[in-house]
Amino acid sequence: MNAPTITSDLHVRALEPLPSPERVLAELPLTGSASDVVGKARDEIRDVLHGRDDRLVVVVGPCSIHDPAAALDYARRLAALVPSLEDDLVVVMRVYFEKPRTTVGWKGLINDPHLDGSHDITTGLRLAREILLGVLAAGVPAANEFLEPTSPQYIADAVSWGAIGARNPESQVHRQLASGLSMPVGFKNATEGSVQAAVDGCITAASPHVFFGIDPQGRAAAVETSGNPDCHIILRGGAHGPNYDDASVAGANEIGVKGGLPPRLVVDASHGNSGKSEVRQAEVARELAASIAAGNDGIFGIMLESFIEPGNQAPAPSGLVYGKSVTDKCIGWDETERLLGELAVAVRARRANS
Ligand SMILES: O=C[C@H](O)[C@H](O)COP(=O)(O)O
Ligand SMILES: C=C(OP(=O)(O)O)C(=O)O
Repeated sequence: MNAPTITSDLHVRALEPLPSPERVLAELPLTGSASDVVGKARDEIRDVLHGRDDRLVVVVGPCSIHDPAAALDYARRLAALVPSLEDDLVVVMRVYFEKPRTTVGWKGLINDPHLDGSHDITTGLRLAREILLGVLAAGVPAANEFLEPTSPQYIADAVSWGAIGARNPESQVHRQLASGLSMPVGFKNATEGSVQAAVDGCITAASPHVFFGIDPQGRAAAVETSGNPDCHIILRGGAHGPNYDDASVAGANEIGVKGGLPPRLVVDASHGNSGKSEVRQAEVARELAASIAAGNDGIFGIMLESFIEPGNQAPAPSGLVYGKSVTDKCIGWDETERLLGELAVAVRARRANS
């Protein structure tokens, strides 16, 4: 008799159990003061999104986190700067642990915390949570892109603003995920440029859903959500060029309003809006500041990719330049400080003009 044909796991090499979310949260709990930082920023971002607060949300920080010391150094620099800006800006740090790749590449600190291809996800999850708690202890709220459908169970309680990246606004998995997240979530326009994909993502995420997930014990679970009322568009440019100009912002808001979204959005000065050049990114940020100063109230937030050193370097397990991005090119700290000051001035001008 022939052996039965093997039909499963033909391309699976291993299944490594992970600690449950409940266990990781118990080891690294969110303290009362940290949850206050998370909650206050969520409320402020909601108020700006819905037009109840005339400040500008600025999501600023590294393209990706790879070094805990540099991430906390950056958070402390922001913490020192924020008191002089908070009348005009709601500053949230990019604390991004999961990188969606165009094809293949380093997938971020959760997936490969040692940057050596060992994919020690158990360590990555704990390290990511430790870094988030450190950022919150500095008094700085955190932003994150949600990429893996189950990883939010380990970190989302510590995040004040979430993004669904340009490779995923049409993904049902990510739309469902956003429908259950507790913070405002931005959907990026698709890499090829479609704003409708982001608007459809927001509409879908605002509805209730039932889908596959895990519970706090890590068991497979049917997750039932009530829908997220705080989703919005992020313009990041695309294959056909940038989309941060006034006409593109107005056009995107028109599509959003038809879909029931508030008439304001976030503009990402990086990615397709800067051709991934940190020099161009600063120029884009300054053009956006000029538009805001001239009264553009269709922009409620700006995203900047910024780290301590400008530029980027290839990811590696050792020998890295401290404070320099291992993914996209970032604006350096000195330029970031100048830009945040200029954005605050622009908000004051918009306020004075309104
Ligand atoms: O923000 C990061 C990158 O733009 C994104 O992860 C895609 O990067 P890649 O095109 O280098 O893979
Ligand atoms: C991956 C990112 O951007 P995008 O989805 O726009 O490429 C990012 O913001 O880190």
